[in-house]
Amino acid sequence: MSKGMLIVLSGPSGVGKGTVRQELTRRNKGQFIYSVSMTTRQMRPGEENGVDYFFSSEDDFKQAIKDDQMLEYNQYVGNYYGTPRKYVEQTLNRGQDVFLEIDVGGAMQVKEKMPDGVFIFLTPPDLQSLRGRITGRGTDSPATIDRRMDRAVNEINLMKEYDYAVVNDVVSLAADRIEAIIESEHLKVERVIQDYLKVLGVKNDYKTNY
Ligand SMILES: Nc1nc2c(ncn2[C@@H]2O[C@H](COP(=O)(O)OP(=O)(O)O)[C@@H](O)[C@H]2O)c(=O)[nH]1
Ligand SMILES: Nc1ncnc2c1ncn2[C@@H]1O[C@H](COP(=O)(O)OP(=O)(O)O)[C@@H](O)[C@H]1O
Repeated sequence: MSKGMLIVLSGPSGVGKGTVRQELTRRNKGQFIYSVSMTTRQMRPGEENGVDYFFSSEDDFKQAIKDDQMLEYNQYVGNYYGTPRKYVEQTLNRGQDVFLEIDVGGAMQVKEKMPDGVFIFLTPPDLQSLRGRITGRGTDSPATIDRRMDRAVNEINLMKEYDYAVVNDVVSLAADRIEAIIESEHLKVERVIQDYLKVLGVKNDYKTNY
């Protein structure tokens, strides 16, 4: 059985990664499995352990890092966030796609370890909208917003490391683009192409790089 595809959605804080991921999860009919991250941040009202995150203590998180249980991890606003390795590997080995929604630092770590993944950078239509979204959450002081914007500009510079850039202008359109990327990445896989040629009745001498 062929392995599943790893899909990594990343981008600067406040660009709308969580929002677009929720839209994709809402639409998803089992094409991919969302990998639930582990975090040391406080659970927010309405969140559920094991659904939104695995909420853990800092000691437990640090132990998991020591035991090499994290595929990647990063610190964000004083808390740890990371992707448990085992679940990702087992799911890919079962032939199912895995979807990660992580920050840019984490995505660069995954790229080192799993370069075959599909890396998608979610970008704001412009910096003014990004500032508006961060401000709109109402959680940050003006000084913190400036710091987040500086960090975001540095992160946007890493867009060139990704396979695709998707503009998050309208959530449903960003989700459409990501679905199209996933679909076409699947079509790139040689086995699928060969099967498709057979269905079309075209002579099977097509070669791909995969
Ligand atoms: N590196 C890494 N970042 C993550 C992971 N899970 C979530 N994040 C990122 O951590 C940041 C903070 O997430 P969260 O606390 O849910 O807050 P919010 O998305 O800013 O509302 C976001 O940029 C997430 O994309 C993870 O497993 N690894
Ligand atoms: N396409 C969009 N247009 C307008 N606002 C958006 C869009 N996508 C997300 N937002 C808003 O921007 C804010 C940040 O989104 P969020 O998903 O928390 O970002 P991230 O997970 O990247 O930090 C939220 O208030 C969200 O409702």
